[in-house]
Amino acid sequence: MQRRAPSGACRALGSGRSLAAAQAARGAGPAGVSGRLPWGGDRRCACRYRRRSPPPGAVSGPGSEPLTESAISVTDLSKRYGTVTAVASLSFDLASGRVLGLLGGNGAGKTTTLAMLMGLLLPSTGSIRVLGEDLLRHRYRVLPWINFSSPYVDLPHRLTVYQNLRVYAGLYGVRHARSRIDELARDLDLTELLDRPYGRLSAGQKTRASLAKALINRPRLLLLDEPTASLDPDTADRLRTYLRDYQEASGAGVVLASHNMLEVERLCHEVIMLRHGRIFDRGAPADLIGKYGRETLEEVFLDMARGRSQL
Ligand SMILES: Nc1ncnc2c1ncn2[C@@H]1O[C@H](COP(=O)(O)OP(=O)(O)OP(=O)(O)O)[C@@H](O)[C@H]1O
Repeated sequence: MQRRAPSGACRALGSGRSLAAAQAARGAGPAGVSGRLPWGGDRRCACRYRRRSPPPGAVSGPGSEPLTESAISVTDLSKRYGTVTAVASLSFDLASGRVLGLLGGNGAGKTTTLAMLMGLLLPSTGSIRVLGEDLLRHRYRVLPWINFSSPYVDLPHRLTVYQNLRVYAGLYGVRHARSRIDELARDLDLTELLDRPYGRLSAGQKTRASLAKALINRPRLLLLDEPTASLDPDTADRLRTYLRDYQEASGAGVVLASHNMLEVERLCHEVIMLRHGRIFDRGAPADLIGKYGRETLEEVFLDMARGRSQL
């Protein structure tokens, strides 16, 4: 899988770096590099997220600083719906600056897991710590650091894209909201759509608007459920590049649920494979491919889904 070489400042924040090196790199160098994104956005957008403490425009004040470099730590997380166990005994740690993929067939528990991590769904058991804070006990301290995009969570249909983004900018306490919205609109090719009601957008346009909402507060933990759903292959590819640049430049932790194995191979440092709500296996994509003697993650996934795995 070919990956675009990150440019300028982003290269200094490459995925294999140590946290110390990343912090040193974030503290030095120009604010961004010039150049246009493939669909016309400004390349500086991704590299502008280099400062993390505090990021410009994000909520400030007591409690807004992360306590650790662990983006999220999940212990023994479970969710039961009546007699259905959607997620069982899920534990993982994700460091800031890393991308974790959640894989699994239909009904494996990916969306339920993400909904709990987003604070939208109360777990039956377990704990979730975001940047060192307990999400369940200190929800309002933690939520400003998080954002998410999910095809299952719609934005208000009657509001225009701009009004939607403005509302979320207000909720997250984003300073200079107008310029932040303009910046995201440029980056995500939404400028022409800002005055259109969200409900009248095409599926792919909604996905891009939802991603703009997900990035409005420059989240330190970004939760993405099928982030390229409904996008044409060209737009999806550009968006993956954009997300990769954002993640590398900001040092955010990202949890991504996707059925697109190429996307997972390209974006994720590690993956958790879920089956019936439980962890079936976990590891770096290349390690899992090697472990199962396969060529691609898709083949590993098919082995798991069809019960052909020898391990
Ligand atoms: N509100 C609910 N009430 C009852 N059961 C639910 C509810 N939401 C999800 N489930 C069940 O929980 C399990 C996990 O569902 P979930 O949506 O998390 O799976 P998923 O991995 O995201 O699937 P998909 O890939 O199809 O989106 C499934 O068995 C599903 O039927």
